[in-house]
Amino acid sequence: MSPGDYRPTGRLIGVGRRRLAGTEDVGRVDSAADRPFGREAAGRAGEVARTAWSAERLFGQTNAMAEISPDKPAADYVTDIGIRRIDHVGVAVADLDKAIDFYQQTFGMRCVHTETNTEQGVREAMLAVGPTTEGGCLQLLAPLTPESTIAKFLDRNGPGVQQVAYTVTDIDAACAALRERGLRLLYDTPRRGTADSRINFVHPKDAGGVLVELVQPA
Ligand SMILES: C[C@@H](C(=O)O)C(=O)SCCNC(=O)CCNC(=O)[C@H](O)C(C)(C)COP(=O)(O)OP(=O)(O)OC[C@H]1O[C@@H](n2cnc3c(N)ncnc32)[C@H](O)[C@@H]1OP(=O)(O)O
Repeated sequence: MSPGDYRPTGRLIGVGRRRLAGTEDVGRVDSAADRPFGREAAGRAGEVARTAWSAERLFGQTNAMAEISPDKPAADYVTDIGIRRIDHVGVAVADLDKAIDFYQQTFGMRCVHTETNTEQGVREAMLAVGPTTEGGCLQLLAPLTPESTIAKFLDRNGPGVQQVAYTVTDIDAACAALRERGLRLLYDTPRRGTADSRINFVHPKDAGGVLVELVQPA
């Protein structure tokens, strides 16, 4: 793979839009290809139990443990909004070229894509985590102007993790589902992201202090 090869990939699995748009739980899947994690229900339930335990620690929700058990089918409490994998973790940096060198030379990651996105006010680079982008990417974000969101982030926090981005099958459906659940999406309709993907963000104040990006690959 060479620079320019980045595509927000992952095996994108179709999930019915009708089911994603509402608040209905979508734990049951219709075919093997649709299985979100390809694991047996019991295994999934165990994973969800651990996830809920972490959520309880993070967000102080004391009822999370009481409501779930690895013996219960996942369908009772898993809500699928079409998230399929971590697309990238975005890190704010002051100097893009220096940061690319650092990650390539220190961690052995490979830069697979660079781009300027004037609407977002960034120069960015995608570095594959592992031999292909299937393992997700590290995204380095440098400000184009002093007014850019990344410049503001750097002024306030210094360099560091600015966002976590998830690949979704259908961004309109995912945004609709999150709005129904009371979260604020930053844009009324998705905008253009890396490599012509469609993107939107959940406000960090509605997501435990994390700026969450949703990415639907081109
Ligand atoms: C290329 C594209 C792609 O991947 O395809 C990209 O990602 S471009 C990447 C660059 N573009 C973006 O990030 C676009 C989406 N981001 C934004 O629009 C902005 O950064 C906001 C998330 C709305 C925050 O804007 P701003 O800092 O001006 O708002 P604000 O001053 O009112 O801050 C509100 C509160 O949110 C917190 N806050 C701000 N940015 C945060 C972040 N990245 N992570 C966690 N918390 C954050 C502030 O500390 C503050 O908390 P306190 O009130 O407690 O002090």
